[in-house]
Amino acid sequence: MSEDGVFEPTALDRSSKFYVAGHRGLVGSAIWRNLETEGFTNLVGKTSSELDLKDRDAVFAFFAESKPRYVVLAAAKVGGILANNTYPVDFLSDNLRIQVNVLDAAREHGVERLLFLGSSCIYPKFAEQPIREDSLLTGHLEPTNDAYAIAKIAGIMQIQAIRRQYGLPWISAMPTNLYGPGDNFSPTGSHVLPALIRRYDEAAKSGTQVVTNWGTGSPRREFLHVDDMASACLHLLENYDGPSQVNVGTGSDVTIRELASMVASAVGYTGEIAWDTTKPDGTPRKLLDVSKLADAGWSASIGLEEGIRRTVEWFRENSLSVRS
Ligand SMILES: NC(=O)C1=CN([C@@H]2O[C@H](COP(=O)(O)OP(=O)(O)OC[C@H]3O[C@@H](n4cnc5c(N)ncnc54)[C@H](OP(=O)(O)O)[C@@H]3O)[C@@H](O)[C@H]2O)C=CC1
Ligand SMILES: C[C@H]1O[C@H](OP(=O)(O)OP(=O)(O)OC[C@H]2O[C@@H](n3cnc4c(=O)[nH]c(N)nc43)[C@H](O)[C@@H]2O)[C@@H](O)[C@@H](O)C1=O
Repeated sequence: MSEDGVFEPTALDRSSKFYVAGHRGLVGSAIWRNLETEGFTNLVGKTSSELDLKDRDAVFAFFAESKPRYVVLAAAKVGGILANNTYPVDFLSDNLRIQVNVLDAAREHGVERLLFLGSSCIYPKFAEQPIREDSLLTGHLEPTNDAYAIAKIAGIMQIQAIRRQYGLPWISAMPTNLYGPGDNFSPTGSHVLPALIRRYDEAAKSGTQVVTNWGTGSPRREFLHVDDMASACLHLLENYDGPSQVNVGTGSDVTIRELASMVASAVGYTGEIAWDTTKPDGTPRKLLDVSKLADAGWSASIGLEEGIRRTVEWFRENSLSVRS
């Protein structure tokens, strides 16, 4: 374990048991695909109906029986701005319980390497941009997702405390907004990019001439394709060991209006785009400083235009089974 992240790159053993918590989700399924491609042969996943991670006894029983050597915690209660703003208790309580149960049980049962996934919403609403990791806890949070953010900050703190108290080389990553195959496309619970794909696809098919998006369209967001995120997770597990969380992003952002036009052209929607300003904009900008990640030797490779194209294609090929 190191204090400054300088770490002798250490390949993970491809035959050791690797538990991907949340393996069916947007991120977890991408991590699973990537680990399979990278030659991992002993992957373990449990659906939330097989193992509710809010159930502490069930989580400890699972770890006692399964004893994974590696863990990525990609299971969480996740949603877009409206879901977070409407159900703050669920986003706080569910995520605190999932995190505390998994991290406690993993420590108790000797997990060697663990990667915890937080979110870019942990940073202050008006943090200097691009946002460096050391701006954490230097200002007020964005109210639409402050409950979720506090849960994630608690997760970062638990990782840092476990490093200090038990000397375990566990790490945290803070992804920017993610998108791609396996996303949640529900009209109200989803994040913006999948919501626009679904909305425009339905409008293009039905000939609707006006679609309405949320907010003013002026906030800026950074979007990382989830296959890039999965690659970054393995890279960090094999190349980074430090107490600081690591931002994971592309280093560039767009306005929601620009995103709306990119998605409309990828879908082939040519009608009007209106904006419902009764819906929240959220934080004006949250572009991540990704220099720590670059120092660890990784950068994103899937551009937003290409990523949107691939996601529209996936959405159309899987429209009968997508989460919506
Ligand atoms: N999507 C994004 O833009 C971003 C996501 N993140 C983080 O990445 C991680 C994954 O998010 P994402 O993949 O988008 O989320 P999804 O909603 O796509 O997937 C969440 C996963 O968590 C599992 N899960 C939820 N609650 C429980 C529970 N009580 N017990 C067991 N499993 C549970 C679900 O399992 P099942 O399918 O079996 O119900 C699902 O597989 C989260 O930590 C999130 O905070 C961070 C920044 C951005
Ligand atoms: C990853 C991150 O995601 C969440 O933060 P967010 O980035 O604000 O989330 P969002 O993707 O839902 O919105 C981005 C922007 O887009 C606008 N917007 C327009 N039209 C739609 C629309 O139809 N749906 C949604 N969801 N947003 C829309 C919306 O008004 C906002 O200005 C956190 O809660 C938390 O989950 C978190 O950490």
